[in-house]
Amino acid sequence: MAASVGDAPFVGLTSLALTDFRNYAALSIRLRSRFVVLTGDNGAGKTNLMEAVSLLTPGRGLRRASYGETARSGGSGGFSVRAEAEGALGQTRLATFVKPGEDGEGAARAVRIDETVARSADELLDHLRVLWLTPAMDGLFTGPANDRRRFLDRMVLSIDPAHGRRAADYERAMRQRNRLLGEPRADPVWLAGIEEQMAELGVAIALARAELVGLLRAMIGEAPDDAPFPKADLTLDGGYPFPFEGMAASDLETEAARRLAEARGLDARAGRTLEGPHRADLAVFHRAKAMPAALSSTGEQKALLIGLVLAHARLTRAVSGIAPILLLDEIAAHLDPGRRASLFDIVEGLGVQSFMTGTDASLFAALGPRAQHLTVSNGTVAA
Ligand SMILES: Nc1ncnc2c1ncn2[C@@H]1O[C@H](COP(=O)(O)OP(=O)(O)OP(=O)(O)O)[C@@H](O)[C@H]1O
Repeated sequence: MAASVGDAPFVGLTSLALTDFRNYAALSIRLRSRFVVLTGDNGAGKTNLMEAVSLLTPGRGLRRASYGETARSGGSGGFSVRAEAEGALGQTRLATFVKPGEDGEGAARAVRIDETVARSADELLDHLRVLWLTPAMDGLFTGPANDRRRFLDRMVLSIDPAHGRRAADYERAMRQRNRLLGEPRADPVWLAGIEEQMAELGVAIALARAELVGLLRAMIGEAPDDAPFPKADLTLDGGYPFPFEGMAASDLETEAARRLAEARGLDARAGRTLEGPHRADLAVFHRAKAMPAALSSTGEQKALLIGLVLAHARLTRAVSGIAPILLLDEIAAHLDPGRRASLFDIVEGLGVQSFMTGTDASLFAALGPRAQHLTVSNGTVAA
């Protein structure tokens, strides 16, 4: 499994151990393939296992669940996820856990890398990048902008690990400004300081998103036109209402800060900040049909999303040099046999480790001996 694929060395998990995680009291499995196929009945624990892998990257994982929900009911109240990996910096042991009683609102999970406490979960990105596609994302194109923004920011994070911190700091500054604007005699000097910070972070966020969208469009453009998944076109909407083209970042920050100062009255009345990158949206189109993704058929939307995630995986590998781990939950069941076989071949070509789920092992027959098959049943896993 250590062989290099093209210019990016193989990155993947070689073992996974869980305690008190969802319906797993204790689990320890060895992973020995690029394709890890999880099959089992509804409710067996397939998505739970993927969710555990998704916590080996910053954020709240693929369900965005609270730690209280994640800890096994009837268990200790805490949980742990441990993995051995061939990471981007070599073999490594990764662990993340929440101790009993530490699952309150705003609590951070602990992260250890090679038994050393990490300052933040961002350090996991030095070793792994984990991307996912789950049925909960099916409504991405028709649902709230919030979800698309989060999707966009996760895509940025995998090529620019500083993005998570940037976004969190911006949110914190914005909450502070909103609170201050609600006070009768807010100190204008204090406000100006916060607005300067918001402008600096906000412009950096907008530029990082624009860069990701540009790179992704180029990556999608390079794929052959007969690719089995339709090509998406992407644009960024909303956010700052002034042009970024040809402007120096310092000028953009000055303009963003000026507009925030000007909007204080308006924002105070609205009780929120009305303009900025927290209002941006990712517009997705079906390229060949020149149609917004939201107006495409359900099947077309699913295929577009798969194409987008695969292009993003390719981009992540190209930009970061780290082949990302792909979590594909219940994807195979939605594809006809031809497209399914194409998906497997594309994923193999990406040189990544992938985890795939389905209720029926026959869905993965085309993988043949390329896959490690694991049967999941009621919180246990058998080879
Ligand atoms: N905190 C928890 N403690 C114990 N069990 C839990 C917890 N959270 C979820 N579960 C159980 O985990 C099961 C769901 O597991 P999961 O979503 O992984 O199923 P799945 O195998 O992906 O099923 P499907 O094929 O339906 O998607 C449910 O039976 C649920 O009750």
